Amino acid sequence: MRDSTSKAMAGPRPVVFSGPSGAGKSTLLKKLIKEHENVFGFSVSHTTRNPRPGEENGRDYHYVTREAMQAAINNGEFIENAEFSGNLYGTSKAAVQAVQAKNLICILDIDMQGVKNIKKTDLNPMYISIQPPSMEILEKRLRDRNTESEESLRKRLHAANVDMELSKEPGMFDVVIVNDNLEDAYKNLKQALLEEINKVKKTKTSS
Ligand SMILES: Nc1ncnc2c1ncn2[C@@H]1O[C@H](COP(=O)(O)OP(=O)(O)OP(=O)(O)O)[C@@H](O)[C@H]1O
Ligand SMILES: Nc1nc2c(ncn2[C@@H]2O[C@H](COP(=O)(O)O)[C@@H](O)[C@H]2O)c(=O)[nH]1
Repeated sequence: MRDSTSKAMAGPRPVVFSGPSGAGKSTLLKKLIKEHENVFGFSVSHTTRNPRPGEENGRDYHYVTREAMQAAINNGEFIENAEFSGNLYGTSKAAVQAVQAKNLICILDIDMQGVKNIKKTDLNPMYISIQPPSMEILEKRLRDRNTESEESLRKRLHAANVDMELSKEPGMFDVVIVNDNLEDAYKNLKQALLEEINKVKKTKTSS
C-alpha cells in the first residue's frame, strides 16, 4: 500500500541521499547544511545502534531501544524502516514533517532498502547516490573512521557490494556522485541541487 503521509506535507521537494556506508554521505551533508542552513533541514532518523563519540541524541539520530522502535513502527509512525548491519533504522513521519513545516528542503540519509521503500510512497524526492571511488578506498575510510567492530565492518562491506550493484539499475537515482576528492564531490553536489536551492531562496526573499 502506498504511504500517503507526504500528501499532507507541503514545501519544497525532499532529497534522498544513499550510498554505501563510508562513502561520505554525512561528510557532504554536513557541509551542505552548514553552508545553506536556511535552505536544508535534516530528517533525524531513529536507530537502535549506540551513539558514536561526538553524536548527539535528537541531532544525529533518535537513539531508541529495539522494543520502542518496533512498537512505533507497528503504530504506523514511520514512512520507512530497515534492518542494517544488525540494527533498526527508520524515518518517522514526524521527522520529515518537522523539516517541511519550516519550508526547508528535507534531506534523508538512508540505505538502499529505504530508497526502495520511499519509492513506494508519495514523498517524490530527488534521489542522489554518493559512491566511493573503489571498494578498497571505502574499506580504508571505514577502518580509519574507527567506529566499527570487525563484525560490523564485514556486514557494512557486504552491504556495500550489494548496494553498488543495485545502484547501477537504470532509474534508481537521479544523480550519482563519486566522492573521490571531497571538494570536487561537494561542488558536483551543489551543482546538482542548484535549481532547488535557488527556488527555496526565491520563496524566502519574496515572503
Ligand atoms: N572525499 C573524501 N576523502 C577522504 N576521506 C573522506 C572523504 N569523504 C569522507 N571521508 C571520510 O570517510 C569516512 C566516512 O565518511 P562518512 O562518515 O561521511 O560516510 P557515510 O557515507 O556517512 O557513512 P555511514 O553511512 O556509515 O554513516 C569519514 O571518516 C570521513 O571523514
Ligand atoms: N532505511 C534507512 N536507513 C538509514 C536511516 N538512517 C540511516 N540509515 C542508513 O543506515 C546506514 C548506517 O548508518 P550509520 O549512521 O550507522 O553509519 C547508512 O547507510 C545510512 O544511510 C533511516 O532512517 N532509514
